[in-house]
Amino acid sequence: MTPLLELRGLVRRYGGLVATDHLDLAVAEGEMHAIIGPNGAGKTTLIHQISGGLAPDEGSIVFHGQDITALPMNERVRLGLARSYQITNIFRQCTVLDNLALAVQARHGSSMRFWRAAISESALFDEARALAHKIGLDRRLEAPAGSLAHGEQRMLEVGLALATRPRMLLLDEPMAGMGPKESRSLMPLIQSLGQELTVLLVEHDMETVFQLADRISVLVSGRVIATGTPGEIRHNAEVRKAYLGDEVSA
Ligand SMILES: Nc1ncnc2c1ncn2[C@@H]1O[C@H](COP(=O)(O)OP(=O)(O)OP(=O)(O)O)[C@@H](O)[C@H]1O
Repeated sequence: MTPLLELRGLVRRYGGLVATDHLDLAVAEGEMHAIIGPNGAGKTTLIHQISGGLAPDEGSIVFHGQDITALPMNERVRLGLARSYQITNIFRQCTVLDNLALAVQARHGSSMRFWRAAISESALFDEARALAHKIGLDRRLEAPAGSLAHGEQRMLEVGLALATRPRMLLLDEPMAGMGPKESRSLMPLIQSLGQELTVLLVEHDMETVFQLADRISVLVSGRVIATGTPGEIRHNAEVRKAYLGDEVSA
């Protein structure tokens, strides 16, 4: 397996606290890889380091064969590593379609060569509509982004990340703040993203993780204690002892 993303000996400290503790992780091209772990295990700290918002103290991050440890976030996005909500802010007063069109335009660059548009307006909106379809918002094109339901807004954030044409998408708790019904309605969308690109998913909702992930890594105290298929993780004695307990019954 040639990993698309590889973390080698990653360390991040907050004062005396080691939030990421010599962590190794490999995400294969095309897989949906979930990271789970108890509160405070270091999931958010890890995602920040991968997306470029937080520098590791030690170790390296290799993406598509390139060491990106020192690259800023925008460079990582350019290489195809996108995180949903950090890429572009939603303009709440603009419509869904306009938000997506602006994100597509941003990928093409706001050209200073004003005599030649970087992309034609119709191509821009065609791509924005296709993105809206992909994220299940094609019936909300004209709605102001600020009026969307919580789940719809999370999907718009995903759409903005997809507008960068990523090779890999970092999805940080896409179900956060949702009820069980809304969560379930998002599952097919997340599943379809997983069929198109590599996804690294951090999610508390175990039903989502165990249904959607190809492989799961379990993070405890800043270390990966196990990586495997949902079946392997479900039956891993160390994982059950350290974290899952009876939450996921066999
Ligand atoms: N800015 C910070 N300064 C100091 N300590 C921090 C900071 N951010 C996180 N921590 C600590 O680092 C550890 C890992 O936190 P992190 O938020 O990454 O865990 P998490 O797995 O995402 O937790 P949760 O599931 O509750 O979101 C925790 O002990 C947390 O208190």
